[in-house]
Amino acid sequence: MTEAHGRKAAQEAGGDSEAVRLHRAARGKWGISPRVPLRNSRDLSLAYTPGVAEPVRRIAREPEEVWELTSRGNLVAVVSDGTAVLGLGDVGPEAALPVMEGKALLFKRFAGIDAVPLVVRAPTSEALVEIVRGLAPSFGGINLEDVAAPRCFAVEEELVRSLDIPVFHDDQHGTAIVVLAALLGALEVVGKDLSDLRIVVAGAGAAGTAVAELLLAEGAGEVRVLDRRGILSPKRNDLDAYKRRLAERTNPEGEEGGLAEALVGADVFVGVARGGLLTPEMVQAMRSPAIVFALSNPDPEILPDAARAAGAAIVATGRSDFPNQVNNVLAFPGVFRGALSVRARRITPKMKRAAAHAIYAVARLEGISPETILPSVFHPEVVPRVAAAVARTALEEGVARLSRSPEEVEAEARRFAELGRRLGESVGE
Ligand SMILES: NC(=O)C1=CN([C@@H]2O[C@H](COP(=O)(O)OP(=O)(O)OC[C@H]3O[C@@H](n4cnc5c(N)ncnc54)[C@H](OP(=O)(O)O)[C@@H]3O)[C@@H](O)[C@H]2O)C=CC1
Ligand SMILES: CC(=O)C(=O)O
Ligand SMILES: [Mg+2]
Repeated sequence: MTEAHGRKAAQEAGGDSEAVRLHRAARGKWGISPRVPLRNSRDLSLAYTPGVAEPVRRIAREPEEVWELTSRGNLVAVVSDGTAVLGLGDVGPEAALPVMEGKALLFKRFAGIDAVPLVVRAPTSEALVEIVRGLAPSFGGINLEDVAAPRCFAVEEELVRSLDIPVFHDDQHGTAIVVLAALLGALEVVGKDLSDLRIVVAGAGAAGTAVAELLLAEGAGEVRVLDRRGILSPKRNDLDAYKRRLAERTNPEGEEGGLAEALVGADVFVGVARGGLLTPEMVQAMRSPAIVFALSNPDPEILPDAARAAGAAIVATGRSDFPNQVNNVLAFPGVFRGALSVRARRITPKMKRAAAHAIYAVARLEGISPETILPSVFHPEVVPRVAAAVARTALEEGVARLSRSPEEVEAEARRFAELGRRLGESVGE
């Protein structure tokens, strides 16, 4: 039987899951729609030649006009090399495409941002940087997605240095923003203080590194980070430069051990490593009331029922089908909405912290409880409030090209979010 015949037979035998059927029926989740009419040759002469020559000349003379005369100001590239796709590993660019189309869908649905999924074959960090740098003139921002550590750090650093539009590695910063927001909510429930906590982060890759850095910047007491060989420590001689820097920041005394040792007496577990890593015994060894964020996708480090049965007071996952979804989708639409609205040149650490506090503030509107430490991603206040907080901070930090009031940005974000909601809900009608 040929491969194509085998696939068809599997489909006919009902071998496709509901999710695969959705993707197959729609042939992907993303598309392009025009914004000006094209009914006749007059329309064509304005939108295309000869009319288009005038905006071309205008932009050549005054480069800033590109933001007014093209789609660039509301357009984000979602770029992946497919090297760390969810928790599925290095599956390659083609297999990464459903996730990138998904991110593009989320940008549009939640923030009215047009996003283009771009999966690229980039054998080296330098190649990835060159590709993105070459594409940048088309876009108002670059969302890097599912690029593995340590490559992601060098790539992001170089792109931030050389481009004057926001470059944001979602798995690092989007995740860190939402973890901080969720932790603020969880601490309100358990009555602990961030500065008193012992936090264990499993995973020293993109997500784990940024989570640890943002929690430390916010004033977290003690943070330990682990990779597959155990706790990052300056005494280890197998660390790359990024892990070494993190080891020196988090564990200067050189504590050693594996996950079981690290978790004894810990207040918080953040899993951004691999599904199934956390055992009930490890949860039992934590200090009560324990907070467990098992965030790997699609399979969390521990399932919520098992974590609760082992005594965890607050449990969160990255998934949409359990309560307390700690997922970067709560951050990146609003972060980019705010950044694009003031044409920010970059996204600073303060802008990230402001985004986290805005998400936490929305959770408080509804009342925080053990199962609602975060707002739902469908909460209509999330994107406008995050956008306003990001824009306000961009203005304060001097990285905004446009001077607009946070109220104006918030009102605009509300309009964009409503547009996205109507589009998202009317598809297929
Ligand atoms: N909920 C959310 O919003 C998000 C969740 N994630 C999830 O986090 C996970 C990691 O993603 P990302 O950081 O992008 O990936 P990376 O590939 O950049 O990093 C993965 C890290 O996990 C570590 N790791 C793997 N297996 C183990 C293990 N058995 N014990 C301890 N550490 C281990 C790796 O260790 P080593 O360095 O030794 O190889 C590495 O440091 C994925 O499952 C992803 O789905 C990511 C982003 C957002
Ligand atoms: C949510 C996400 O970005 C991830 O799991 O990689
Ligand atoms: Mg990701």
